[in-house]
Amino acid sequence: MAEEPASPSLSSQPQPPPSSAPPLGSSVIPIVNKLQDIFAQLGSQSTIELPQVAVVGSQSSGKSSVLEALVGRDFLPRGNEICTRRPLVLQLLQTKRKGDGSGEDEWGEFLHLPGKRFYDFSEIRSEIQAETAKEAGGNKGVSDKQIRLKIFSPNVLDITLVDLPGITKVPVGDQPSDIEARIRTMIMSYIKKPSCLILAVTAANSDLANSDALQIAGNADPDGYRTIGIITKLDIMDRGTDARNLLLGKVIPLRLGYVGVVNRSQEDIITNRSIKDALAAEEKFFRSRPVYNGVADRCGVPQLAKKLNQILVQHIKSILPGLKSRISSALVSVAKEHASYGEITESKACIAGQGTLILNILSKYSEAFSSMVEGRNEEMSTSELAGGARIHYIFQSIFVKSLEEVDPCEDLTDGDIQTIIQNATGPRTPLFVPEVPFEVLIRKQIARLLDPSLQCARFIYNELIKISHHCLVNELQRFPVLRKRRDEVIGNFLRDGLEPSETMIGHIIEMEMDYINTSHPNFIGGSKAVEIAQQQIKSSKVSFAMPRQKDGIEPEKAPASERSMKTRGFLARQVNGIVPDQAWHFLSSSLFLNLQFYCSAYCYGACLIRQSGLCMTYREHIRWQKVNRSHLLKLKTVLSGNKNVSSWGISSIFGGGDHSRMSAKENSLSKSYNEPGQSIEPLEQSSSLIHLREPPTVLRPSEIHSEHESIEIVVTKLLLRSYYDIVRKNIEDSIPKAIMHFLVNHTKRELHNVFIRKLYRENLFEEMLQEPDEIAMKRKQTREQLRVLQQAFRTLDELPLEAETVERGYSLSSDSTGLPKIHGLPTSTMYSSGSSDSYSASPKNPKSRKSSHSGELQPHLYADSNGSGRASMPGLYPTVDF
Ligand SMILES: Nc1nc2c(ncn2[C@@H]2O[C@H](COP(=O)(O)OP(=O)(O)OP(=O)(O)O)[C@@H](O)[C@H]2O)c(=O)[nH]1
Repeated sequence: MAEEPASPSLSSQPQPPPSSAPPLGSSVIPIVNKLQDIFAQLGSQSTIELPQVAVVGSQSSGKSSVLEALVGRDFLPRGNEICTRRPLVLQLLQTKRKGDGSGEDEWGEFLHLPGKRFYDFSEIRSEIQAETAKEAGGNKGVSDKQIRLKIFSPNVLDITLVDLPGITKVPVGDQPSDIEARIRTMIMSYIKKPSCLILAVTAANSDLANSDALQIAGNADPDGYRTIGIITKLDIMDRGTDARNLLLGKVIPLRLGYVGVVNRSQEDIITNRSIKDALAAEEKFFRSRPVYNGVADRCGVPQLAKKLNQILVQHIKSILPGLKSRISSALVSVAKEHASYGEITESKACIAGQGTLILNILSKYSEAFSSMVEGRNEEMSTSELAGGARIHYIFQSIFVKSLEEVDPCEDLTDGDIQTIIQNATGPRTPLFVPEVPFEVLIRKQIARLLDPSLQCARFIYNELIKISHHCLVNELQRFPVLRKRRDEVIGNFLRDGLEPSETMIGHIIEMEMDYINTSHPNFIGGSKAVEIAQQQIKSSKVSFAMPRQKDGIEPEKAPASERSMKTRGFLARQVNGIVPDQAWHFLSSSLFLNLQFYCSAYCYGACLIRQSGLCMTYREHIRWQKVNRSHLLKLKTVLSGNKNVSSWGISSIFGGGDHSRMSAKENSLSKSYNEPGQSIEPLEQSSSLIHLREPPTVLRPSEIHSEHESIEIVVTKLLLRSYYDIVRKNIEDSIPKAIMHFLVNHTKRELHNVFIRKLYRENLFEEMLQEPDEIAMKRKQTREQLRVLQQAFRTLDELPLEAETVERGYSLSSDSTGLPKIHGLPTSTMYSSGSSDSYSASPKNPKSRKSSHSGELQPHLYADSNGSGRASMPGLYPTVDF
């Protein structure tokens, strides 16, 4: 890196006229103004927050004098006794320049005197004194109650300065005995804030090693990133002494270094010496003292202002990236909005142009619709599922999951099952596990699947409607009529698509109900079900019987009913194929015909059961028995001749090989058909002496189930669950397929054609392309916003360069000790322990160099101590020309 030019020294370089000393932050005012403009353009309320500056130090060290010199106006009480007795929070607020030369665009306002404007700054001083006395008394008392003063001016930065009471050791006047502690606490409350820049003021004629200012600043800012040391009263040091070593940091090193200043003396105050004259005198002082030649960059109020400016520039730089990204994101969204309003369609004039435009929009829309369904849309959300992903969710996480959760037996009590079994068996005692109840119940369960399936189709329909509204939103918002027409067309089209999918769903469910495929490989089958049921009942019975055995009751002594149950259990085992069964060999072809007839009669009965809500009326039952009696008698003759043949064989659930023998009880039942009158119209013969009790209107089977009944119930449940599982899987698979085919994909395939058919009509073009006035207005507004944002972006792009230009004059180069050059504050470090270091021009880029020298000359604000006006004076301080 090229060596930077030597710093301007008081002896070797022409110095700015004293009056050109920049007030605090003057160099960054243009940048800040520009940034505030950008904030305003962004429509944001936020502004640039600059760090607060507080002066601390011992009493009468010259704090108020330093602050005044920085602001460039006389308005603070100063004196060789305690002056600042209450914290003064001074807010500088930038106002718009009036430009009428009235001089009334700068004024002060106190918080305690709202609405009262002080155009005369000496009155401000009087008011501060009066207000101090009001709160802290007239006898050197101190109060921590703030005085808040606002200075409005077009020439200031929006920055806050705080003048704090000086640290005092010995209480005087009305001061309490712990005055020092109180003042220290008060000071700390301000300077401990990380956003507070500390000006630690020490008089050169006091011992720096005992500096209260450095001590308290060190407490608040131990790393020294925000403390600048200020040495005042260089002019009244003992003859033969100087502050050179202090300024170089050789006595107490300070990261940000020191600046020596010469303020107005008490005499100057008395004689009303202006700031302008005081600055000239200060400059003359340093010029006449060769000892300060090498440390010119650390001498004088202008150098202090530069240092502060440098810090402010760094602060601004630190906020630029955030501001830039805000602008660029605003640019993107405004550009998008602007694009959505489209260009003013020249093609609107001719029909062909209109047609092309509409065709384009419709094609784009159809494409966008398909993309959304297929998950190819460009704007993928990271926060929620959208488009096709929602359809998938509905299928898998809502539809399938809901079906999985259904238990086909949940609404069926054992009593219900028993009732249906008995209803299906009619007047006989049930002999076997009949398939009719199973079929009736499974059909009922399959029918339950229709509603969720239709609901699923509805959900998908709603999703498609939603998708249709989310496609090409921006592009279509300028054509509300076209949008409305589009909604109508796609709405009707989707409704049309819903119908066939609902019909298909109905068919699928009906298909499942129409054929109960008990041969399905995944179906449990009767034998297995009975086996499992027996095991279940057995194990529950064993656990139930255990205590009884303990009681000494022999199983043989169990009641007859239980024994008969065991017999039935044995039957069931036979059914399971444990006993070899040749029953079917005994069936001759004529018997088979009889059986067929029996089966059809049985089915007829089952049909009646189904139609009558699972319960045959008494008369129907009798009629059914009569019809079948003769056939059953024939059957019985055959069966009684061979007791190995069982009526279980008719059940398809149990398969062709599962037959069992007829029990004695069944024989007796069959026998009863030979005894006419016993079961036919029994009520007509009840006029004997024995009176039967009237049967209740509603009859339910006994709640206590025999073992056989229990097995029947368990078997029925097992069959139900097994078959339901098969159907559920089919439905879970086929319903989404039907919906996708008839509704979703059909829409995707046909949408464009439908649009063309319905909307591509010459007579509709004009109407559909009507643009509301507000769209034209919005297009204009967004175009303007876009222009402003682009401008702001360009300005920001240029700002760092310009900020550097501003900073350049103040950038710290490496000193002769080889310590690092400091470019940034507060993150950079300044070691003041080296020998002479100096401010120098940065060679970073030619542009900044050029602007530094040829830049517009900085007008000196508050150039006149009586505030009569501003002078635009030539100086070395560069400014930024926007
Ligand atoms: N000769 C000379 N006198 C100075 C200098 N700075 C301040 N004074 C005088 O020192 C006295 C105190 O100055 P102030 O600015 O009031 O000091 P302060 O620290 O604000 O005082 P308090 O607020 O009362 O603690 C005044 O009479 C000033 O004129 C200086 O650099 N040289």
